[in-house]
Amino acid sequence: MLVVKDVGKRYGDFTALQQINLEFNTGLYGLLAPNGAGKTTLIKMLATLITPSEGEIQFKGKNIIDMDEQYRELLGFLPQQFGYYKNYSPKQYMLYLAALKGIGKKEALQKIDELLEKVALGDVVNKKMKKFSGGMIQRVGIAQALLNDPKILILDEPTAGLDPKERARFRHILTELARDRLVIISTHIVSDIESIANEIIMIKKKQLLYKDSVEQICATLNGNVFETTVDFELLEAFRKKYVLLSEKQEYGKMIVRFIHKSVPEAEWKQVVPQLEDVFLYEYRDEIEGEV
Ligand SMILES: Nc1ncnc2c1ncn2[C@@H]1O[C@H](COP(=O)(O)OP(=O)(O)OP(=O)(O)O)[C@@H](O)[C@H]1O
Repeated sequence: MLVVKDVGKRYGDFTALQQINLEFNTGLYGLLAPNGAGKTTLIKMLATLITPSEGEIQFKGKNIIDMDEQYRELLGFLPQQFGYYKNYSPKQYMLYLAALKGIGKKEALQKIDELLEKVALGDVVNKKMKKFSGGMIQRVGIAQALLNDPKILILDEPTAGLDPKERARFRHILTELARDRLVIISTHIVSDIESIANEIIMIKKKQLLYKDSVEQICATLNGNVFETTVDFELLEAFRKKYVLLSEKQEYGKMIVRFIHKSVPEAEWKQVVPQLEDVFLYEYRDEIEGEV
């Protein structure tokens, strides 16, 4: 449906992305990378907010830039920060946006009720948004992106700042939405997409690292992820020797999870790799200090 062909993006002398090739169909795609990797750049190109410096993006064989309005009619977009009016209720705000999009009032009212219900805001349609939590605002953001019943829905870091309960609600809404459309969501939080994405896209060093199912991506570390117990005194040395994925304290000892790519020690326990392991391993240089 949507194809990214040899796409690169430069800002002046700085190359943000290069040689990106992707193909999207109906379903949910998670764009996963640490901050600064180029997720927003790719998302903005998919939303035609910026143009590729090289290559092109096609929808059913046509360049989306040339399709112009025709493409935007297919597109719903939630930017990283979206502007809304605090003193408006979601209904007032959506009516305003619907008018901008040229949707008639009668049709808009019906659509707005339906969409706000869909994102579980049916009880607060007439309440001012200044009282809303971050999660509620983001759900208004999704509802506004759905006003034109888009075939392609793109969400840039929609879960930033949300609590775990809101994240779970978000996952549920996205799964529903991806049943009959293409949904692309960018995030640097593995758990946002691990259980719901049909495919995960990872970008590293400005290029595509993986575009595959969670299972296939995890399989890249099969046989290389271990857990063992380490004495506190030996922990620093262990950290230097291996790529540590996590550390947790239990009964006065440290249980460490780490990567090792040759013959393991007998006492180590081999574990099944998770997407978080791949993320921490692949981006170990980028996210050092953040983990
Ligand atoms: N308009 C711009 N001019 C110059 N450099 C830019 C511009 N926009 C982005 N960049 C640079 O391009 C790189 C990728 O940025 P981008 O915003 O796409 O990353 P990201 O993965 O979305 O991160 P974040 O989640 O922080 O937005 C960064 O190094 C950024 O500084």
